[in-house]
Amino acid sequence: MSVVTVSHAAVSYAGRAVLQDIDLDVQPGQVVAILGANGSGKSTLIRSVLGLVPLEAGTVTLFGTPQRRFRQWARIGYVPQRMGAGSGVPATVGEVVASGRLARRGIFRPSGAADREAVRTALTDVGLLDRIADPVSTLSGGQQQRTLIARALAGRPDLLILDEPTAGVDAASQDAFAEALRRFAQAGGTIMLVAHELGPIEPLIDKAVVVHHGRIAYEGAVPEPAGHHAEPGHDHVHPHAEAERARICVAPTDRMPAN
Ligand SMILES: Nc1ncnc2c1ncn2[C@@H]1O[C@H](COP(=O)(O)OP(=O)(O)OP(=O)(O)O)[C@@H](O)[C@H]1O
Repeated sequence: MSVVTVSHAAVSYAGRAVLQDIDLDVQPGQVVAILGANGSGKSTLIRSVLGLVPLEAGTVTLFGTPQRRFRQWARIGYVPQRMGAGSGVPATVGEVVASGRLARRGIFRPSGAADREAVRTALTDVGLLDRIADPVSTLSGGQQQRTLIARALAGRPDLLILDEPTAGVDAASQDAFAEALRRFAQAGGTIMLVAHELGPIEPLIDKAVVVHHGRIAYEGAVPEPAGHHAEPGHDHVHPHAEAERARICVAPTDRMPAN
């Protein structure tokens, strides 16, 4: 059974078509990267999967259940784009991560040993256990982003959805993040993530989907950015031939404005 199925989906904002005729299938245990230029519709695609923006046409199915009837939201961990964990919130790292347990335990039940254990495990996974008692505002941007990822992991989701999780994140945080995702995937977790630059997570990606002007322009192995061809181990499989035909930009150093 697919974890996510999107079929002929369309989304418009104020009458302007942003996504058209999107088909996407995510299998259990897959790590799927959604790539594409700024404004191509990547965030809108994952927000529509989560039911955060309404579909104008088509359907989304989650864990075999049509989205409108789906209630098991605790099975999905979501890390939104550029959400400052420390933006005016004087919470500690541990508190922010513990808030990721709410959907699992219900608001009215006090947190127990299992919750504390999940929080500590998630913080260990992202390499921030030593900061558990620190205010989030004292962390770097990359560490704040890792805190949000730990928050999603603490809910022990089956599906993790991340919107540009490493945008503007320092190298150490990118490595810690890649390691956390690797562990999550190894344990059978399914991942959908939007990215401009894959960096250290590239080896984890099972399928890349490139969105171009609101449509899926390419689906397959991660397209090689220009310049990597001469690297040792390069296997000379070049899915970017199709990408180039579609006149899209997939090279991380070559971001292209919308339209
Ligand atoms: N809430 C909204 N209301 C109106 N238009 C929106 C809204 N959100 C996004 N858009 C527009 O929809 C288009 C797709 O946006 P989206 O954020 O999905 O793209 P993206 O590929 O994720 O871009 P980026 O890489 O910059 O995050 C853009 O033209 C954007 O301006």
